[in-house]
Amino acid sequence: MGAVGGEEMQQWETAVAAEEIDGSGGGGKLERILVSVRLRPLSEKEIFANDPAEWECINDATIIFRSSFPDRHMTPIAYTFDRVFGSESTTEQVYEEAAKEVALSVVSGINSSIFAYGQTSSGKTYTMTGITEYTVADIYDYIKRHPERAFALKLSAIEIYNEAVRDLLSMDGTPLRLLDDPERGTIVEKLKEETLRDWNHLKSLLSLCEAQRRIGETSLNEMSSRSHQILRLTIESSAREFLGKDNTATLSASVNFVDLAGSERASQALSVGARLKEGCHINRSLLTLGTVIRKLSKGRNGHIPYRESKLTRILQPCLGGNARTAIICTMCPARSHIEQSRNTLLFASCAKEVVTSAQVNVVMSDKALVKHLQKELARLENELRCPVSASNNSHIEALLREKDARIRKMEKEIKELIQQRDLAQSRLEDLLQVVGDGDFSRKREESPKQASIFHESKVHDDEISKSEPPEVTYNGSKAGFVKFSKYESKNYSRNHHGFSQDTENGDLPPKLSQTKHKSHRWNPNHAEDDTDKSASEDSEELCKEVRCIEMDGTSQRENLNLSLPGVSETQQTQTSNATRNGEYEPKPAAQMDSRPGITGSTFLTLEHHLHSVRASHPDESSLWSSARDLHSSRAMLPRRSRSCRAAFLTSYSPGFAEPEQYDCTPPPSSLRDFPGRPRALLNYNAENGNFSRDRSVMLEDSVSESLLKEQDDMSSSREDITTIQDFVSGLKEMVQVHQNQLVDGQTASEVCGAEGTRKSVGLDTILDPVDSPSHWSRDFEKKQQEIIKLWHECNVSLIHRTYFYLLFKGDPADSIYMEVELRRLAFLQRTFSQGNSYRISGETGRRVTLESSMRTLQREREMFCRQMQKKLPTEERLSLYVKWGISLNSKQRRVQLARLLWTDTGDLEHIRESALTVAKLIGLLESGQVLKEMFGLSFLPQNSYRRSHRWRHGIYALK
Ligand SMILES: Nc1ncnc2c1ncn2[C@@H]1O[C@H](COP(=O)(O)OP(=O)(O)OP(=O)(O)O)[C@@H](O)[C@H]1O
Repeated sequence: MGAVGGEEMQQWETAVAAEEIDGSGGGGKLERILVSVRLRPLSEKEIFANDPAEWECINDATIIFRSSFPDRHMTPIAYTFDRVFGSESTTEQVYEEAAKEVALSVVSGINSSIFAYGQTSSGKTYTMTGITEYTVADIYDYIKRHPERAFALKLSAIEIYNEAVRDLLSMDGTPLRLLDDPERGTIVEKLKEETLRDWNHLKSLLSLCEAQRRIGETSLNEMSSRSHQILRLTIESSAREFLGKDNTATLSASVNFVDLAGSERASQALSVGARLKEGCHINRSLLTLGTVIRKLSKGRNGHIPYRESKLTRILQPCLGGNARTAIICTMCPARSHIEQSRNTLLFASCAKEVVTSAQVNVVMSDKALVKHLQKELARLENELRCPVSASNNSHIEALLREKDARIRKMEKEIKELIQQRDLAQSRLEDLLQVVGDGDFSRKREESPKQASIFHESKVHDDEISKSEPPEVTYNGSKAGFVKFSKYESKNYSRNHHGFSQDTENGDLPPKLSQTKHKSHRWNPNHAEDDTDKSASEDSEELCKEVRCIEMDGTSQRENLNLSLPGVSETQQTQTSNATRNGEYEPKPAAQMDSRPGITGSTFLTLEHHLHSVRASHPDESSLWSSARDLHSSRAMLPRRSRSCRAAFLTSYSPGFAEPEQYDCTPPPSSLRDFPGRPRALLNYNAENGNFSRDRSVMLEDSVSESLLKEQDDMSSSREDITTIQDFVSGLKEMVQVHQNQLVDGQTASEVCGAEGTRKSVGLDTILDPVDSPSHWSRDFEKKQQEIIKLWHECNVSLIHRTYFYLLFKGDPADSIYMEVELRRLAFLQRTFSQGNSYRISGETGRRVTLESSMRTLQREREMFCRQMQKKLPTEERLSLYVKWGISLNSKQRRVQLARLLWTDTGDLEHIRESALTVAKLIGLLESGQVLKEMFGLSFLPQNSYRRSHRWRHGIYALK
């Protein structure tokens, strides 16, 4: 060591110059953390328990896992570090080869730290105690060998126990605060720092620390250190010849001896009570340490969470900062500790990638500092006077190129990190969802007494659940379109955002307007909160819906009528009028007759319509027997399997009841009482001429219940098949009835209504598919597109759309199904476009409007959203996000995805993907391809050819 103010100053100036040139930060020397692993011998306990050693150091740098279990595989099997020490090695050896060089940097003014990391009882304290002693001995030896320098040694010691910092050199156990010093970084307030008098003084202080440190007994270590201990030895040295002079410079650096608490899991140490609490804190700070090390190992890009624990805050300079660092990872070789040993090795592997930048720390006197600054000024002035030389220029260019390359690399890393974050976020959402589901199933068990409470708050939950963005653009078609259809957006705007009447009536996309209810406002910045909220609300909402099932249908309906959100008072009044008694309430005749355009004098609910049809066509028992048979056969189905059917029913409810007013004759009841809602069909008692409904019908009217059950039931694909069977058999039934009506000569007033109506639904285009396949193919596409458009406009259930889409793909035999569907949809569209509503048949007589069907659809989407993480693999979801223009950075991506399903009616690829996605979500494709053959739909029935002719002729005859 040279004279202070001479050599130290030179060292420091060189470092500063290097910093200016290479920007290495702090002028320090970049180097990796020195990482070693030490295996301790098996303890007596382990030998006694026949717990063999499974790790072996095969050379100075490699440790391998050598299992005595032949079938046990662990990858990687070999780990390499700067140094590994077998169980026979001594602490002195460990010190010499894994710590000495780093530790003794302190005498040259370079900060250093030695860590011991490992699970409890692996030998951290054993190793660290020895290393501290050897280091101090060597420091004293160094001091002895350098009489020309004056040294001052100071010791401070802290322990971090349960995230509280305590001074181990003070008898006062008060927790100490951490302060941020702009120059020195994090410092411990009021920490005692003892100036060491001699070696003995140091020894006594070390004993004091040892005595003060928290020790407890765990199942693995009778003398387990329950805290992190940091001993800090600070060494200041100056050349004696400059002492007392103005231009002195002092080297000042610290060496930290860090004995971490055990990294084991609480469960493994069989910790309970206070030990468990300690374990939690220990694990938390070690977790942060691990995170910091992991992040640092990938470079210093991005945020390093030093501040998340006191341990990392205090050790910040030692971790990737101005310090040389060595970590000794201690391991128990026993088989019973394999998992922890592996974790230790993973930590060590990360640590060896971390780079620190240690520099010489020189404390200058004012005069020395002035001298240095003057020199620096002269140098800069000189540079300004002389033009930059060519060699300098090329040097700068090279530096710039290097910087550019570094920036590009960092940008790439940032991109990767963002992707990782998104992935993690999406997994977190999934996890939250899983937690939510778990909560849900638990809550299901709760007492039915809570039903009414749950139910009453349900309406408000619905409001919250609709905090959707008003516009989501879809990029899949490149054209970009507004997510909501005219009806959807209109309905949305009316119910949730208080959009102006102009917006409702126009075709313009809805604009987000101020809303009174905060919960309805979509704010991407608050989306995270929303996500959390929705995660926790999901389970609650589901729970509430379970309770709804248990309730009496009538009271349930009445409750719903109390304050249906987004429904006008008039609408609510109408609804409650219609359902108050749970029975059909015919309109006064005068009122019905006064409606314009009603053909005939009857205006009936479904029940009355059916009744009158039966009365006026006593021979047409097919319609009635079909309905009854359908009902009775389905009543025998297992109850759980009604899930999808129920969703289908409710979603389809607009088509199942009688319009309140219309100006053309409705299609026959069979077309409105659409298949898939078997229990909604009526029981007709021939003796008393009354209609009754099974009690289960009431349940079917509950949208939430059906969705809930659906979610529940969808776990079983077999049951889903049952559900689609219901759908198909209902469909067949409807077609059958329809054909019978045509064959048996129902007239225009019964079947199609006015001619204009027929044209609008395309009945005049029915062709014999067998005769002209090419025409049929064109016709099929046209009809398919019309149907898709109408589904969208009528807010038809996505499950229904999916079933239908997957079943009917253009086979000639599909024509009749397509036709019937088109007619039914056209009827629905007409009714809705006239602002009319339906009343569902049966005791509850719920009125269905475009708005309510929209709400139903919305719930269905919510249900899909919940199903996604279970049924849709992450990769598939991510690919859909990308394809459908959902930013991977955005929040609530699943919600957005669910909202986009089936929305771009003009893009057949989007429709196909939507159908496949929904099919997966409802478990339809789990059991393979949906084939019509499975359901007996792929037939041209024996007489269908003939019948289609007759039908066609029948229709033509109407023209
Ligand atoms: N290399 C070794 N050679 C011989 N004995 C050892 C060795 N390492 C540790 N031991 C013994 O193992 C036991 C546990 O060691 P130690 O207390 O150092 O573990 P630890 O990792 O500090 O545990 P904790 O985290 O619970 O404080 C002690 O009895 C110690 O003497």
